[in-house]
Amino acid sequence: MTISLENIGKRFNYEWVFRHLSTGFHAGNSYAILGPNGSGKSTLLQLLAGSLQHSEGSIRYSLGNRPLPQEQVFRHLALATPYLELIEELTLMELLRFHARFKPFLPGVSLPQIMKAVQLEKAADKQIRYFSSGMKQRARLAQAVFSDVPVLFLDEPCSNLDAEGIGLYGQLIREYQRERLVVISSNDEQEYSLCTHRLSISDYK
Ligand SMILES: Nc1ncnc2c1ncn2[C@@H]1O[C@H](COP(=O)(O)OP(=O)(O)OP(=O)(O)O)[C@@H](O)[C@H]1O
Repeated sequence: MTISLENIGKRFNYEWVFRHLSTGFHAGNSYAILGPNGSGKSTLLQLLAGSLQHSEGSIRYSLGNRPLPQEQVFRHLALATPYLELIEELTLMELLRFHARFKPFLPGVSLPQIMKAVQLEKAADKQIRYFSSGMKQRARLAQAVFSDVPVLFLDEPCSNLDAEGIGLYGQLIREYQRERLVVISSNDEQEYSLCTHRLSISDYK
């Protein structure tokens, strides 16, 4: 997947969050979107994901050298953010099964393996409503990283994670980045140190 931004700007009401942003995001690379609180990192990630409309400029997507309509983009990406709601009534096992009906997991990877990768195997039959905030974030990361998609968007991926969780996150990214396009919105070095490219949103004010 390649995402090309040309002179992109986003405003809410009369306030511009960023303007004149032209850049490209290419498969096989990892990009960190950096900036202080409120600078527009999550907003840019949502624009890239096609879940928010830009105010000016153009965004083009292509997959395997073919143009991809914006309304199709969600099929090819997985997103993990601390504000992504999980279905609280489901157990972790049920949640992963439910997710896999819409977005299959990587071939050859079983649900127990996915849970083990984030050390949640003992919580397989626990309802999400009884998960701690760090356990929920581990579940979100596992759900995204193991989805069989070429694009991975992570917004503040280490939110609520303890040191062990941060270590597991690093391992997951190293192991499963592969040929994917990975974009991480963050202001925490631990989250984005693995990224090969950095984009500072403050440069586009
Ligand atoms: N739906 C919205 N309506 C109006 N303003 C919004 C909306 N969403 C975001 N904003 C504003 O856009 C700006 C950028 O917000 P955004 O959440 O993208 O920042 P961020 O860099 O991700 O911040 P943080 O590091 O705190 O997560 C902020 O001023 C915010 O108030």
